[in-house]
Amino acid sequence: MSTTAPALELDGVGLKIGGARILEDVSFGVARGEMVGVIGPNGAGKTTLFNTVSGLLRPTEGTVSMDGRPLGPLPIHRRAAAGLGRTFQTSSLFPGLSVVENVRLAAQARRGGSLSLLRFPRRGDAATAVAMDRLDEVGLTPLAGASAGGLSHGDKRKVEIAMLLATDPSVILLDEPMAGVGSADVPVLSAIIDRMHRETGRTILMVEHHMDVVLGLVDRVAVMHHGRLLAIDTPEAVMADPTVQSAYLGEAV
Ligand SMILES: Nc1ncnc2c1ncn2[C@@H]1O[C@H](COP(=O)(O)OP(=O)(O)OP(=O)(O)O)[C@@H](O)[C@H]1O
Repeated sequence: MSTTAPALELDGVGLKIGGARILEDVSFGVARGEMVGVIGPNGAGKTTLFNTVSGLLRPTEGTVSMDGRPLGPLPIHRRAAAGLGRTFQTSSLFPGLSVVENVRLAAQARRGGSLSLLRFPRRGDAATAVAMDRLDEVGLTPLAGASAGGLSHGDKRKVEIAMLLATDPSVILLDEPMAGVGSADVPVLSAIIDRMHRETGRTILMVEHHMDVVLGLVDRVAVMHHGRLLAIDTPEAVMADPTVQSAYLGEAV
């Protein structure tokens, strides 16, 4: 393992499903503390790329590595144990439990425990303290005792982020964090993601359709097109790139 290796690295990643080539020779790294956004026209391969990193799909060529260590065939839960965190889906919240109890379960899982309901609640324990810290980070402290099922969609997404942070991942994968979120909540969630990147120096790979959100948040943008990496550079350089502009021809950029 090299200490200079990127926190997350894709090297020649390809994926064929049946006869169809979905990803081809995708290579890029995300440095420790860097945030990279993945964009591309519809069908470009963003979701598939994300799934090969998270472990949902196994690439048919190439490798995905963390800190220079290839993840190989590690399943999703083993990748999580290795420090690769992805947002929980809204559907993974326990609607009948309070907000803090949901986040506490995630903190407990990180500490080597199971998601056992037998182990909570014990106010004042370490997992609850972690949960309260993470709720503070996403601005949900006032709603800690509220039932998760009654939250707005935007607040549920904040709980998902708090749950992700409670597992203390070294590399964070954000899969369309603004999907389904009302327009009033988009700037709020953007600010939360910005803080979790800039103030705490977390390493983040984010797929997101809201182009303006991506360009405003990330250090670099990876542009996918027809399953290939078309460009990776700063937002300004990527948007000025004629090959990127022509890939988006006919689409609102
Ligand atoms: N299991 C599969 N079998 C065959 N083709 C697939 C499969 N999964 C995805 N594809 C195809 O691969 C291409 C990339 O899909 P993907 O969903 O990764 O793109 P995307 O960039 O996330 O698109 P969108 O912006 O519309 O969400 C598409 O043409 C899609 O139809």
